[in-house]
Amino acid sequence: MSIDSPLIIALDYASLDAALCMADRLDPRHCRVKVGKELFTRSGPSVLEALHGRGFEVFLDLKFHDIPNTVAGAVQAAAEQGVWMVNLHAGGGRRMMEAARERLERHSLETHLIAVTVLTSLTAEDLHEVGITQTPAEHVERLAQLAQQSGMHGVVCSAQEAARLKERCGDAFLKVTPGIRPSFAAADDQQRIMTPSEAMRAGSTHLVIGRPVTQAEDPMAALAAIEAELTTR
Ligand SMILES: O=c1ccn([C@@H]2O[C@H](COP(=O)(O)O)[C@@H](O)[C@H]2O)c(=O)[nH]1
Repeated sequence: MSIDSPLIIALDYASLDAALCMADRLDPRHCRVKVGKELFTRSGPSVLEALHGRGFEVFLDLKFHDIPNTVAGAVQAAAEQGVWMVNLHAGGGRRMMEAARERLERHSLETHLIAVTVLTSLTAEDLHEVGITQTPAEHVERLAQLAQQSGMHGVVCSAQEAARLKERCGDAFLKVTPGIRPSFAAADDQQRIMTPSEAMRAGSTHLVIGRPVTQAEDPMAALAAIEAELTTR
């Protein structure tokens, strides 16, 4: 199945039942879903089977970061479970990213493999505290270029960096952007944010949206408002 929509709904729930309750209100022809650390740690691979069984393409967002052999094995395990996309931290370095990419190629696995650059919850001050003196935009660009050279299909970045990465890395390089906040939603713990339509104009290829939909009083109305914003942009 090929899906036109850039939307990826983050199923950040504490139980399989809660996640599937939300998934059952979504249409796999109109969005993809993301399984992150909390849900996967609680439910394990059964959540992937359940979502695949409902026809969803799944982004497994476990942000692997370890020695090359360990990450390559984890990426292979994810891909063998049929996920559409999996990720690792670009900060794990070139050899780690290359090992993961080579492992997928060796087993003819076609899962998209992308690298997290700088988390959308981080500011320049946060980076400074961990010894990074570049701005978030500069550090994202550096890590995105390393990710591209290491054979990644794209990166996770904020939409604020998407335009620059489109110039530097091209259109085909995926820019998967969390930190998406429609005008009606609170920022929560996100720092580098953009609205859905601004993000698409800036060059995001995929928009990751969680709480603005999943915690909304009427999740389906929130999703419909986002879809309407995207079709009229
Ligand atoms: O830099 C990153 C990388 C991943 N995420 C994940 O995306 C969603 C965002 O959820 P919201 O509720 O829309 O804030 C969440 O699952 C994060 O783990 C991110 O936000 N930033």
